[in-house]
Amino acid sequence: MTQVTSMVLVPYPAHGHITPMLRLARALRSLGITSIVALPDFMHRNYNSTDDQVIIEPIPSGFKENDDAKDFFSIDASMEKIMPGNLERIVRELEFAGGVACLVVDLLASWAVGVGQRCGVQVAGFWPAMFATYRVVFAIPELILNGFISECGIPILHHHHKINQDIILERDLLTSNQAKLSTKDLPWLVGEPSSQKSRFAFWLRVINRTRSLPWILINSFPKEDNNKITILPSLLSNHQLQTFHVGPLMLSINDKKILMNNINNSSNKKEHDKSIIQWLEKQEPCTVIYISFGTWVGPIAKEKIIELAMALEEAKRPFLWVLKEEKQWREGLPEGYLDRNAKKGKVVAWAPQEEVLKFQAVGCYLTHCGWNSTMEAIRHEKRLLCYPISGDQFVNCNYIVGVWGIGIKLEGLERGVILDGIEKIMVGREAEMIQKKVSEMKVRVMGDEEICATASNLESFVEVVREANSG
Ligand SMILES: O=c1ccn([C@@H]2O[C@H](COP(=O)(O)OP(=O)(O)O[C@H]3O[C@H](CO)[C@@H](O)[C@H](O)[C@H]3O)[C@@H](O)[C@H]2O)c(=O)[nH]1
Repeated sequence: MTQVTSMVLVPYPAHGHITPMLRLARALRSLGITSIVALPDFMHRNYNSTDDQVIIEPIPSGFKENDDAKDFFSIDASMEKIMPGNLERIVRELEFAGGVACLVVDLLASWAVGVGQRCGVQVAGFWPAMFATYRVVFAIPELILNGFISECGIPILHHHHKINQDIILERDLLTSNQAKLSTKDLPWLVGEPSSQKSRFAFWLRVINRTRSLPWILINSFPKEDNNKITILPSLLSNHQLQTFHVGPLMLSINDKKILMNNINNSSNKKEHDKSIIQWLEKQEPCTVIYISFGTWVGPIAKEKIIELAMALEEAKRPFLWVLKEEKQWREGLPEGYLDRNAKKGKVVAWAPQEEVLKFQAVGCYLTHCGWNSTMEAIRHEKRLLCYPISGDQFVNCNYIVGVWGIGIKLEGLERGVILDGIEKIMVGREAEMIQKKVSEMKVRVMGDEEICATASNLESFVEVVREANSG
C-alpha cells in the first residue's frame, strides 16, 4: 500500500508542455505531494528547481549534448526506444525509496504509460490543451467511420459537403456549433502528406495507449463551449473516464520564485528581460503590438517574415516581436531593418511573456494560438490577432474567433492582410467589442469561482488516487 505522497510527472519535451506540468507540480505541492518532474536531459538543462518538493529529474535521451538535429520525429524515436528503460529505472528507484502513488503522463508522451504499468504504478493522463482538441483526436475512429478522413488521417473531400473545399465536421460529433471545425483544422495535418501520415500514426498510438486510463487532468477551463459541456458519445460509453479540468488553477500559480527558467540562452537573462520591461514602461497605453509564435512551431517561410516585417514597419505603431535567433527565422528580415526600426520596434529572441502581457501598453497580441499563450492572453485581457500554424492551433483559433469572439484571424501573412488586421484589432468599434468580450472571458476563465472549482478538481483527483492506492 502506497501513501499519496509523491507523484512522477512526465511532460512531452516542449516548453509549452513543461510549463503547465511544472505548475501542476507546484499545485500538488500545496496538497502535500512531492512531485518529480521527469524531463529528457536535453530539456532538463533549461530548468531549475529551488524547491525541495518539486524535483526535476533528467531522463537520458540518447541525444548528444550539442546535438541540434532534434525534430518531432527524432524526439519521437528517442521517446519510443531510449527513454522508457531510463524512466523505468528512475521510477523503480523511487518505489524502492518510499513509493510513487501515481505517474502523471502527458498524453503526447504516451510512451510513459507502459512504464507505469510495468512498475505497477497508477497512471493518470494529462492533456495540455483544450478539451475540444482532445475530443477531435479521440473521435478519430468516428471520423474514419463517417468518411471524413481516410485510414491514414487524410481528409476525404465530398462534393456535396464542400465549403471552401473543406468539410465542416458534424456539429454534434465534436464541438459547439459556433466553432465550425473543418477537416483542414485537424491537428496532425502538418507539412507534407508523408509527415501528416506519420503524425496521424503518432496520434493513433496515443489513443491506443491512453484510452483506458481512468483519469485525465485537463489544462483548460470547464466552460470552453460557452456554457455547454460537450462530451463525445464514444467517450461516455468508454469505461468510467474521469476528467478533471485544472487549467485556471494552473494559470493562477506563480512559479517564478520556485522555478528558474533558463530557456532563454542569453547569458544575462535578467538584463535582457529588464530592457524589454523598461522599453514597455515608456510606451503609451494600448499602443504596442506584441508578436510571438511560441516555442514549438517550425520556422515559417522567409517570404512571410518579410511581409510581416514590412507590415509592422508600415503600421507605424510600436511593436515587440519575439523572433528566434535561428537563421531560418531571421533571414527574412530586410537589410538594415533592426536599425531602421530601433526606436519604434523591439525584436528579441525571447520575452518574459506573462510579464509583457500584463502591461497596459500592449494593445494586441499577434499569436500562433498556442494554448498556453491563449490562456495567458485571456488572463491579461489582451485582444488576439491569430495566425495559427500547426497542431491544435487551428482548433484554438476557431474558438478564439468563432466561439468566444476575442480575436480576429489573419487569412494570410501578406502585408495588406496584416495591416488590415492590425487596424481592426487596435482601433474602432470591432476592437471595442472584442475588448469587452476578452474582459468577460477573463471572468469566465479566471474568476474566483473557476479557480476554486478547479482547485477542488485537483483535490478530487488526489482523493481518487489515494483511494486507488489504498484499495
Ligand atoms: O518568448 C517567449 C515565448 C514563449 N513564452 C512562453 O512559452 C509558452 C508557449 O506556450 P504555447 O503558447 O502553448 O506555445 P508552444 O510553445 O508553441 O506550445 C506547443 O504546445 C501547446 C500545448 O500543447 C500547443 O497548444 C501549441 O500549439 C504547441 O505549439 C507560454 O507560456 C509563453 O508565455 C515566453 O515566455 N516567452
